Amino acid sequence: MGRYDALLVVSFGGPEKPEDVMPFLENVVRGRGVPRERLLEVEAHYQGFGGVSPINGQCRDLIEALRPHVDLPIYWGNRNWHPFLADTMREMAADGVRRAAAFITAAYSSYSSCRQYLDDIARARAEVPGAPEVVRLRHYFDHPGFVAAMTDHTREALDRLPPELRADARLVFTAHSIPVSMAASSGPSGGAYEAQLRATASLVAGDRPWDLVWQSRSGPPQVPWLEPDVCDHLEALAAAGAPAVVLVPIGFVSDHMEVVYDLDTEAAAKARELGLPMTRAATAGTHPRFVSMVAELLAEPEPAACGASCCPAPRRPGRPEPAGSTQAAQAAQSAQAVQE
Ligand SMILES: CC1=C(CCC(=O)O)c2cc3nc(cc4[nH]c(cc5[nH]c(cc1n2)c(C)c5CCC(=O)O)c(CCC(=O)O)c4C)C(CCC(=O)O)=C3C
Ligand SMILES: [Fe+2]
Repeated sequence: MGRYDALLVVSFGGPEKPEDVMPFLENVVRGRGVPRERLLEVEAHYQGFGGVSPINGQCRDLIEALRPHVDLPIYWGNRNWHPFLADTMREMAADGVRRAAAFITAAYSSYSSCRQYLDDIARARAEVPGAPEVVRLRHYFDHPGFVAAMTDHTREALDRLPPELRADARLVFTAHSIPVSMAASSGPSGGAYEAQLRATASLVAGDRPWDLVWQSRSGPPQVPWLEPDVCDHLEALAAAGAPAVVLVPIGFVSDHMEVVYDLDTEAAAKARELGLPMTRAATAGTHPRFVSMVAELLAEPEPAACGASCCPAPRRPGRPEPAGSTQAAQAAQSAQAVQE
């Protein structure tokens, strides 16, 4: 592992006390046109859990689980809440770290789940003189370690159903909905977000029939997002006579708020109302194969970086394009291509 002198875990971040919830949410939605009513609704979800998101604790648990496998100092920085990436970058610079490998707690390609984290890292580095070089570890959505963890957890969730319902229980994979336009432009040639989710779901499902549906829709109502929503899909399955459902949050790597609220609270209430027996598979979390996967990624040859036109930032209606934004870079690139 001589290539890197540190591992940097990069995550979303979440509040850890009631007063942190609103400032955290403001960070998440800054400039994204999320209606105030939606924000207050989501605030109530967090306050219902004592103002504490599970995600930071889950990052700490993952880091502790990684220590025996990774012979490097491990740092951790978030996009939306403490510890912020820029502060972590400062700490790494002070410790003399020169070249870190970044493990991002998001498995799929899209602006939100890939490019935005790369931009977060770049911005944090730009703020810190002497910041280390950061090499992002490759995408792992179809890595055998991630697939094994999700397959194990899906089996466990099936086993929590009454025995007579297991054979015909439907696997319902879920992922965070994103705007349709963001999904269309995801990855090097578009459509990668959904294609990667389907690839992973199919590996986990094996011979069982399965569906992929969406959860946690945000954004302004006039913007189309990926559908169907998981709760609407449960209604459709109940109407079609499905005997039972196992929800598999394949789109996330830990049981954070989008899982414990949107699935375990909201979708579970919908299933009860429908009389549809349902269990929920755990996310990868600290499953031993998921943890050892990170060590395997560190040992791989250095991955190629994402191309400049991969997962472009969404257009913000009525806002000037910031200089040096992904789109500006893309426009410059295509102008160059035209000249050649
Ligand atoms: C693709 C994707 C992932 C998966 C990849 C990854 O893991 O990164 C993800 C994860 C997460 N999303 C999370 C929380 C939120 N996401 C929001 C809003 C949004 N998510 C989006 C996309 C995604 N989000 C988008 C396009 C928006 C609209 C605003 C914008 O364009 O950015 C909002 C705003 C309020 C609302 O929900 O309306 C919140 C609070 C948490 C933390 C959970 C916790 O605290 O435990 C996590 C891990
Ligand atoms: Fe989100």
